[in-house]
Amino acid sequence: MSAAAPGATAATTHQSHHDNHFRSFAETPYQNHFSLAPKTLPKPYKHLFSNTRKIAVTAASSKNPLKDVVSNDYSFASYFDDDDKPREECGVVGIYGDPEASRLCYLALHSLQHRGQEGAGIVAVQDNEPKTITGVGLVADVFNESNLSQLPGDMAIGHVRYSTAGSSMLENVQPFLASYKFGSVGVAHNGNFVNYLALRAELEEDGAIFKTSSDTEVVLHLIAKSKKMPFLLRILEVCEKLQGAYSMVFATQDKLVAVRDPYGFRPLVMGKRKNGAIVFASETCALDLIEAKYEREVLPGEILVVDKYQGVQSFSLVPKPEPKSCIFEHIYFAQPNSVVFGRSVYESRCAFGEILATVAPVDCDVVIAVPDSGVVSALGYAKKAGVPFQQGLIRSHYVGRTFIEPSQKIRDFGVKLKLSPVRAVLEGKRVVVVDDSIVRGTTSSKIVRLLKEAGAKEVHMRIASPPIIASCYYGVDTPNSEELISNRMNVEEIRKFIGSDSLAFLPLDNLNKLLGSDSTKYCYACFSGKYPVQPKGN
Ligand SMILES: O=P(O)(O)OC[C@H]1O[C@H](OP(=O)(O)OP(=O)(O)O)[C@H](O)[C@@H]1O
Ligand SMILES: NC(=O)CC[C@H](N)C(=O)O
Ligand code: SF4
Ligand SMILES: [Mg+2]
Repeated sequence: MSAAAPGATAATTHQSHHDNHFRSFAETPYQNHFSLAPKTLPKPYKHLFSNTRKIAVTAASSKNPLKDVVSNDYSFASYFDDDDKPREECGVVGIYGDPEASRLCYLALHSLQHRGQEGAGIVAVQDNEPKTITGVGLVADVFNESNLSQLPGDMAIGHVRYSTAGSSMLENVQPFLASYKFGSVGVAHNGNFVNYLALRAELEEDGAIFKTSSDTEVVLHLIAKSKKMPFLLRILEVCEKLQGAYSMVFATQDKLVAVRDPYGFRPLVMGKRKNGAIVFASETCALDLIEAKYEREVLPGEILVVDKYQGVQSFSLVPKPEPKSCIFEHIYFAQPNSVVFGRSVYESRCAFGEILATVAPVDCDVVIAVPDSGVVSALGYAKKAGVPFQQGLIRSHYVGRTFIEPSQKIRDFGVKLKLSPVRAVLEGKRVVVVDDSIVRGTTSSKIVRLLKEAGAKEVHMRIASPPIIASCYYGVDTPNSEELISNRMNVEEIRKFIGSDSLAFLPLDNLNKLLGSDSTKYCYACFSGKYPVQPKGN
């Protein structure tokens, strides 16, 4: 069996090979297959929370590959997991050179929790020996004082997951840890490989046995199969085979490696703590929390290798990367306090709101937001329009995924539980309500109804992104294009469907203008259907 097995590890070999020699790795040609074809490709896998969710915490160490599983069952209603939203993606962290690496990793994962709530995990390495804890649920569900103390070492990687390929089961929770002929390797991945099914089929044809249904596992198999030395060359060989989106961190027995695909779809930044420890994280908000100073982005197509022999070394996957970073990070996913792709997310969202107020003005008395993701754009709209911003919708931060449904169905129950209208702000008012996006249109129609029921005289919906007409294959779990309301209806039809008095989206042209010379460095495929890397059915 050539397969590496995530979750179980047995590694004692000290991998001390390192090689400064760097060759040209320009084999992967850029392929800009721009296509307007409607998306017919089935999503790799659907989000699979069922009515019963298992919380399980698995600890595995290299000494004892047997899993120690603790589990609890509890029922939950799936109002917020009904697969009709652009889901968060994953968050990754890597820390090298800090005696508290796993604790810092845990804290960083807390600040990346918005990027994934299905599962969390950490791999820590001490004296060449990796240990891992992974579990289903939130970071706070998975980790506690006692299990964190089982993760000693000055190097750690961590992951919070929202699946794009493979269900939410424990086996799919990252980081994956595997042992193979050259030692052990752990990986945490944000993104999605568009050629995953083909790679997996090829590996299985060669006899590989897969332990998970996640696309990420192919990386470990490819590393194990590679005959290249040292580890850097294996990673380079593997990356040449991968297509799609990947911001990944690897922990070998003595190296921390960070890599970003040549298009740089997903973010990845590097920071440094006062004691010299190197930190990689999906967003700068994670660096801020653990007091690591933001140094720079890991560049699209860059591999950074950190070890005690050479410090930080940088290598390139391709000679001339042509970035296509995900604009949706600025629209929805990232935290407003983060700097993503070199831009402040807060400033982007504020500008989106200002543009909306300029291109789609309307007489109104108050501007409100759909919290939390619409807040900053609403502030921008209000400022530009010279109209007060008020909290017309209050978001409950205490609604978890578990609640008991009333036996007699209450209309719009899920959204009411999460968002409550403030009559004092809305009654008799002409209201502009700003949200970040419309996917299937279910949230917007419920919100319009909620606002009108609370006395709003007029409701004008303003959306701080262009209409979403195509699905994402690069790490965001959007529905198939047939289910996207903007793919089926024009703006006026959507307005009628959601019941608002007016509706306007952020025009793509204005978004491009705002980004200026950086505009070509972004992916807009979900608004244009033009995919930088062609999605594949197999
Ligand atoms: O048109 P729809 O299919 O309803 O999806 C669009 C909504 O989905 C997202 O919010 P969501 O409620 O998922 O989460 P959030 O609280 O993180 O904004 C997004 O912010 C929109 O409000
Ligand atoms: N959202 C992501 O980045 C997911 C990473 C990986 N494709 C998974 O399904 O687990
Ligand atoms: S398709 Fe949309 S969500 Fe996906 S990477 Fe491109 S911009 Fe981001
Ligand atoms: Mg929302």
